[in-house]
Amino acid sequence: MDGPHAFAVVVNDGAGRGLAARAWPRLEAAMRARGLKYEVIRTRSADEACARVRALPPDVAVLVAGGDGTVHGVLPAFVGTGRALGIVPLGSGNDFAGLLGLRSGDVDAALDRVTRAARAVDLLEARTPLGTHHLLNGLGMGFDAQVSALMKRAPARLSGFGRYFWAVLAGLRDLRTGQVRVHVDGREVYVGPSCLVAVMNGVRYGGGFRISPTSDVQDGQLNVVLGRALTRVTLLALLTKVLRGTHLHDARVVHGHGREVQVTWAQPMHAHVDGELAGEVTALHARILPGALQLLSLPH
Ligand SMILES: Nc1ncnc2c1ncn2[C@@H]1O[C@H](COP(=O)(O)OP(=O)(O)OP(=O)(O)O)[C@@H](O)[C@H]1O
Repeated sequence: MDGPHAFAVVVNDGAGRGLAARAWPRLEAAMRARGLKYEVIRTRSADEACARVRALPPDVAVLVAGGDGTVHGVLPAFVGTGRALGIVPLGSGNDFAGLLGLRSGDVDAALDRVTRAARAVDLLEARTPLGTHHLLNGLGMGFDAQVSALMKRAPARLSGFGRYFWAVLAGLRDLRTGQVRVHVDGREVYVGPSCLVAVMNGVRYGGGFRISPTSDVQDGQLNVVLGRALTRVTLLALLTKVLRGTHLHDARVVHGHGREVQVTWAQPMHAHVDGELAGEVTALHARILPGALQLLSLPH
């Protein structure tokens, strides 16, 4: 099957603390050199990006030039539409890039993938009393979300993984444990104290932590990974295993997979979706939407 014949490029100038804006001339030159037909859409918000994408003719594929937040923000405009999405990673954390085996700033490697036929990947749909979200990579509650919040306060000189690691150390100082009940496909998989629950479609987050090493974005399943009650020291020790993705058989970790998950906390816990903060929640339901996104950027 043929790849797309026309593209629109959504550019978030603010992504990667200006990297997307700086890289745009290079990206544009590379697209011209390849003879790609494109229009550029510079946006100031995710809502604006969604509205502009929805207004495009159905056969126009969209390349998103930005970080994870930019891709996440535009997903609602793609769910179930069949419109192809390609990713040109130009952000700071770039877990989506990691998921795809791309490096932030490498526009040629990203463009090498977008002229072939798109392939269907799964998305997650998460519902909380605060709203509904569509996600490509994953969500977290508890420690994960605290770390996402703290990343905004990390020193400007740090980037990527350094920022995340700084936030991890800062988050450990204020580690909170809550009582949680987790059902996967209607079956109770855990009830008890926990400091973090992650629901993943992709493998890694935080610029390199392999939180869900058995995840596959094309398997029609979501993965749940949670930590029991942990002290700061045991959590830090566990995180060194998470970096390598060797934590799933640790007795302090519970994991499962299925098509839907219900997470209920006894008290409000911070949540993030694809690294974007989603407020404090006590109840969250997530389900997998098999093949809901046509993605151009998978490795061939
Ligand atoms: N289409 C868009 N146009 C402008 N701003 C956007 C758009 N989509 C999202 N944003 C906002 O821009 C912020 C930064 O974008 P993004 O997250 O992509 O960059 P980053 O934080 O550098 O990368 P990463 O999330 O990979 O660390 C988002 O958190 C969001 O608030």
